[in-house]
Amino acid sequence: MSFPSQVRVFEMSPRDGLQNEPGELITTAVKIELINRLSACGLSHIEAASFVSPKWVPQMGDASEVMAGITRKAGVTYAALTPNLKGVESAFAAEVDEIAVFSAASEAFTQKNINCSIAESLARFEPVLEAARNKGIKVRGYVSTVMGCPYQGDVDPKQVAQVANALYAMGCYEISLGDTIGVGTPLKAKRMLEAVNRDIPMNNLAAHFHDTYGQAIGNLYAVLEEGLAVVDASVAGLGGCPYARGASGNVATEDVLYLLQGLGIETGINLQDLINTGDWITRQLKRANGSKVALALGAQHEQK
Ligand SMILES: CC(C)(COP(=O)([O-])OP(=O)([O-])OC[C@H]1O[C@@H](n2cnc3c(N)ncnc32)[C@H](O)[C@@H]1OP(=O)([O-])[O-])[C@@H](O)C(=O)NCCC(=O)NCCSC(=O)C[C@@](C)(O)CC(=O)[O-]
Repeated sequence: MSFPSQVRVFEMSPRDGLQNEPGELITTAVKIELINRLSACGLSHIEAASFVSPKWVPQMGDASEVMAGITRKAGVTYAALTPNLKGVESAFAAEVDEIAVFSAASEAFTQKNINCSIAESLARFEPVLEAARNKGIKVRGYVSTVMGCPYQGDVDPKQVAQVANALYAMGCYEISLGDTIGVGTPLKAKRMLEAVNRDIPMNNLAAHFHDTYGQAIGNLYAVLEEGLAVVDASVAGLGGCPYARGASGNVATEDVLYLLQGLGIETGINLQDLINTGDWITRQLKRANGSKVALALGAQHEQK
């Protein structure tokens, strides 16, 4: 295989990046400004919100207000997570462009994350997919814990492939493979991708790697080399999963961009604008910037 000529970066920070932020609730205004800044950087796909139970994930409780407040840029897809029909109804009312369902390759994680078994989660997604089909809205499918589970440990690539196949057969246009706790290594990432790619075309797969062990860029290099062309990332490496203790954020978007530029792969995203956005949001949240590239290149501090 060879590297793709183009890569689509799916920005996760407003959802995966903020859902687990400890302490006070992040204001709706900050979320809206983050999303608007991200679209101004040239990102074409932004996961803007999550229509889940606010009892489970309080930081996402203002999803409708966030969607109502953003300035929609032409050509940008604003997506949201929807675990069930209730979430879908709210997401449709908020006029999201695309929705996503999420399950996992590990039973234990699925139980902790969405309070049901893998089989039950898939059954729950059937009406979600049907509703989306009727409305002409695309659905993305996530498989979490593709390279290891915080509760179960090792995860068999065959199990990842099985869940990915079920989501794909159901009608998800793209399957995003989540290394939720960032335990993967490049060889493991390759083997896992090979197992999934047996039945699902590479064009329908995405990498969603967390950087807990500092392996995410290496893992991405490995799967890009196999031809995978969609990468989920989060500005400043924001994030962590509420149901995976110790999990750090997605790989930083700035670091992914630097890697892609080094490979000569165009994305249409402005790196300096992204660095400034990561700098801005980390100052809002009073947390450290998780992007090595941002730290190396330095941000142009704004006066806000
Ligand atoms: C799935 C449920 C709802 C089941 O939760 P449950 O408690 O089993 O479900 P329920 O139907 O009994 O509902 C409980 C309460 O939540 C309400 N509710 C129910 N659904 C909704 C909804 N859509 N929107 C708003 N409210 C909702 C419902 O109305 C009820 O309210 P009450 O009657 O008690 O007042 C819950 O477990 C949940 O919301 N889980 C979300 C977990 C989550 O968001 N995790 C993080 C995202 S996944 C992730 O980060 C991984 C990923 C994607 O990034 C990939 C990777 O890195 O691996």
